[in-house]
Amino acid sequence: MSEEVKEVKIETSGKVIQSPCGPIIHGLEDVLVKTTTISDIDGKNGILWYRGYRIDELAKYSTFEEVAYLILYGKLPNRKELEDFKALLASYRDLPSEVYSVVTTLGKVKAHPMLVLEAGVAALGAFDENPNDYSKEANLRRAIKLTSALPIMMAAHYRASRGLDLVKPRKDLSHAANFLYMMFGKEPDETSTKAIDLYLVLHIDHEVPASTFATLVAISTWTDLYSAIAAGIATLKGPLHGGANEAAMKQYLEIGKPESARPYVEKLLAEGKRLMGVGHRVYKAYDPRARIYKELVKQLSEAKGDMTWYRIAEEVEKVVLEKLAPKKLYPNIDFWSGIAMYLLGIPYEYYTPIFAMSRVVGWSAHAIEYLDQHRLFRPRACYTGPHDVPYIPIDKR
Ligand SMILES: CC(=O)SCCNC(=O)CCNC(=O)[C@H](O)C(C)(C)COP(=O)(O)OP(=O)(O)OC[C@H]1O[C@@H](n2cnc3c(N)ncnc32)[C@H](O)[C@@H]1OP(=O)(O)O
Ligand SMILES: O=C([O-])CC(=O)C(=O)O
Repeated sequence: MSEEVKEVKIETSGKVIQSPCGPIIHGLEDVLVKTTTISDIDGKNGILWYRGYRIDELAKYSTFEEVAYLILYGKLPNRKELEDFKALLASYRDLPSEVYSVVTTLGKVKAHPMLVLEAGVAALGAFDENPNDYSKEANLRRAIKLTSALPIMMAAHYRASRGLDLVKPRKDLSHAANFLYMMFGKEPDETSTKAIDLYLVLHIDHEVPASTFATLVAISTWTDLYSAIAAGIATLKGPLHGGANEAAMKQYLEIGKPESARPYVEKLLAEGKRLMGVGHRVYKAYDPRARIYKELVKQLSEAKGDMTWYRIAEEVEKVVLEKLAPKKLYPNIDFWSGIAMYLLGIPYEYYTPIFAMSRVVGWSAHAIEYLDQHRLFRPRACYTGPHDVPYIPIDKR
């Protein structure tokens, strides 16, 4: 970033709270924190680009591995570059036994897998061969290592929590297929692999949501990449962010049948509650990822011979378009994504970890990019309490 520091008046279209110290831009809405060439969102028209490519085209023609390369290196790979990248990812398909121990032990106490992922990433950081190397090359290597490690951690946790033997990763399978293989112990069919692969492509980056910002805040202190990614995972877990995919599926399970969708949603809205998988800070139109994934969910439901969840979501969507779209609230990616995971037989507590398995690429790319334009994040708060309160010794209080 330019060394020249100019005094500027910041204007925002976001919500502003007047405080005694001045205006507070509530939830940092529309506040710019960095420049980026990784992804861009047109929230008004519902368009998303990765490195300038429309998400629609990447979703149609590219695999997770290709898009991960694009996000990390800034260009689409040629065949040789892609093969080398796939081989590199596969070469990292292993975990130190101590990290396996952390995730499988936590599997036995039934911890939420997102907590396990935080612990697993921190544990993996303890095994970094060269922790004092903060170069871009070292961080790229860590990003690729983490991308390979997260699915192994989650599959190991899933199996340990159910008393099943671990299934070691295979190097000859794609990233998506290897994940399903490690989860269920058999090679997945093409339809199931495609469902995971597309999910990973659509979640890989999204400019600066809360989790990416948490990663940036962490890396701005010059902490290590593992710690910064753990901060991203911790932040993604919440139901207002990545945790909404799990929450949305729980809603559909509660609704149970398509005819119950409308009364359920109308009651929920009448009570002033939020419908999970709906609304977005940036999109004031239909989330383009949701539009793409909705189609996959329909096809997968047909292939699996179970249309119930698609039909329930379709009924919920009708009410959303009728009652919430006038407030610019539309289905987001989490509205549809859980249904595909459900149809694949994945328990709902793993939906957000699968989101993290993809977003680890975007978090890493943003952290690496930010280190080039670095400045410590340190905002201020407006103190509204008293000052110089007379101190009372403990036995006089
Ligand atoms: C991958 C992702 O992270 S995508 C987001 C996933 N999260 C969800 O699906 C959770 C449900 N959605 C929400 O809670 C919100 O839409 C958020 C958190 C995603 C974005 O919210 P914000 O930009 O902060 O909007 P804010 O909270 O100011 O809400 C604006 C108005 O819309 C309403 N609103 C927002 N989302 C919803 C919703 N899902 N259902 C009902 N009403 C909603 C709010 O109640 C508020 O109404 P009001 O102005 O009458 O008080
Ligand atoms: O952009 C956001 O605020 C949330 C989101 O959709 C994402 O992280 O994919």
